[in-house]
Amino acid sequence: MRLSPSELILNADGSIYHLNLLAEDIADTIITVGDPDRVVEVSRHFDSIEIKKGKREFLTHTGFLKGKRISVISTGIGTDNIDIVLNELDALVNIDFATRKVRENRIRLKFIRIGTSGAIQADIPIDSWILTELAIGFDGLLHFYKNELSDFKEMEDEFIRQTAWSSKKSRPYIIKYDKQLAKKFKSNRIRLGITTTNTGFYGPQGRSLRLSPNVDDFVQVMANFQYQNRYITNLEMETSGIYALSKLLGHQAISLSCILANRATGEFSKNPQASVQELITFALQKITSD
Ligand SMILES: O=P(O)(O)O[C@H]1O[C@H](CO)[C@@H](O)[C@H]1O
Ligand SMILES: O=c1cc[nH]c(=O)[nH]1
Repeated sequence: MRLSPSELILNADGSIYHLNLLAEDIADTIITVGDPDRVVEVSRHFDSIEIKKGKREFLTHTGFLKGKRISVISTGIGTDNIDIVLNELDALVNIDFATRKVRENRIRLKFIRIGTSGAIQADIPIDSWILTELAIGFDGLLHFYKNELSDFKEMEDEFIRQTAWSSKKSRPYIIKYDKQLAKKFKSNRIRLGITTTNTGFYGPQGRSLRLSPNVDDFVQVMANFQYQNRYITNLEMETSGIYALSKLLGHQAISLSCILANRATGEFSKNPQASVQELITFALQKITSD
């Protein structure tokens, strides 16, 4: 089927609509970061940079490190942006822009999120790192796509029951990391975690500045949720969307988070930049280690 100009939207130079990229601009290994400034923090470690392109909050650098071609792209904040980034990156490799048809031979991308996050258990240190094994998505993105991803229905139901989840909100969905890709990032500095992907930073993460979240003790409610002796470790805003769309599109994904806030103790990192920088160095070393 030929995709029409309103569905597969290309810019005048043939690049994909929001990301402003051509197929040859991206590597098979793609680091995603929220903040466009963090793209530079990653690519400054590259031995060479061949591509620097961007539009809106989506900045991409592609280059080589120790002979491995790597792209780093900023997604901005939230799973609505993840919908754009994942679909457009997939289109770049799996749709022929000349014929506007899906290619028969699919390319499998590797996504590694390097992000920041807030812990909700008091024993998780500030500046420590979590690799998300299970993401609990509050965003509902998965529900907009035909899918049969229901491996965690019992855990989802239990989450809804234990947290008295309001039926006015999207049904939380639970989705797993790519175990094979995660093996590469094994380290005694990495803790495997259960991460919630929240639809905002303030009310949706239980923060109260001038407005009150509708659940008074949101962080405690999340921290108390228990399933087979496991607890939620941290909150952020992209991982479930990355895992869900990667699974549906046939890509591999893991999400690494640097813990900047601890919501249980009220602490925040004294040097967030240095802390994220260390995680970037670690991730690049693992990515280039084969
Ligand atoms: O630091 P990044 O990668 O943006 O990740 C986290 O930080 C942002 C909120 O401050 C959200 O995007 C959240 O997921
Ligand atoms: O508390 C936090 C810290 C970083 N990112 C989030 O989404 N929440």
